[in-house]
Amino acid sequence: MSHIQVDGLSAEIDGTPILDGIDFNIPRGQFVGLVGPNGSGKSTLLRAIYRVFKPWAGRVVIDDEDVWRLAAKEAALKTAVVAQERMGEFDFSVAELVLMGRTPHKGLFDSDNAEDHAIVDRCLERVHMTEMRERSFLSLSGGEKQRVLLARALAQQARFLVLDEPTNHLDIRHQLDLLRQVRGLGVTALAALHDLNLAARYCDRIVMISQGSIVADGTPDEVLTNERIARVYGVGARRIPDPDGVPQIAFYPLDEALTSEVVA
Ligand SMILES: Nc1ncnc2c1ncn2[C@@H]1O[C@H](COP(=O)(O)OP(=O)(O)OP(=O)(O)O)[C@@H](O)[C@H]1O
Repeated sequence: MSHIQVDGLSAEIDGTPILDGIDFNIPRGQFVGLVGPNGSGKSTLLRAIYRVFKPWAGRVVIDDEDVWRLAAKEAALKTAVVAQERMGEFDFSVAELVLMGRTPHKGLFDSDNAEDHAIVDRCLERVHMTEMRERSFLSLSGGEKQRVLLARALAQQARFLVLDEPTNHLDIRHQLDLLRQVRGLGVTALAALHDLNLAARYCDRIVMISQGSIVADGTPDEVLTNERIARVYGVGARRIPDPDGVPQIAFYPLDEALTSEVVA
């Protein structure tokens, strides 16, 4: 398990500031949900963390090492990523794609061994994709693809997992299943999530960003207040009683807010 530290991360694209002095820590084993409106900078922040987009200022430190100073292979051993990715025209079978998760563990001339195949089998099982192992990845539905990409990340056995809207395309059972699994892995994890109720149910902590800056960082109960959701997302929000004590929220358009009590 890794400890993650993001210090003063700032980024701009074509001269436009996208992230402005982002600071937060993820202690070992914590599952943090990154939430915020469309265009607030979530993907850009994650891409800076998994080394696809170089920030112009600040650092991302994993276990005392600056990720931007690591070799690509070392970085891949530390961090596994489930991103919204385009596979282009290259097609692979589901099992081949998951096996790629083992690449950072290999030397240049190492071939795949029995342990690699056993890991692939286990990871496919975990995402309920064993029966589709020989299918072409490109022929899968959006939700099936998403589960295969999680299996590939699990096969990588990294201590830090980064996920960009991992529940995209998943039906509700698979949304719950995926987040429960991520939580159950016990690894350090950071996931951009749109669904605040799912974030509240599964994340230990929520970091909320808006216009490239952190506006709140704390437990779901602390961060997801009616007032803050209204301010940041421009919608009415009302916390509803939940028997498990998990903060859950009902939403409605602000211009339909009937009483100040509702947004209080
Ligand atoms: N390549 C690019 N060129 C120009 N602007 C970009 C580029 N990539 C991102 N941006 C801008 O940066 C801002 C942050 O984008 P980002 O994708 O990080 O937001 P997000 O919070 O992940 O959004 P969403 O919830 O819609 O996925 C947006 O205004 C976006 O238009």
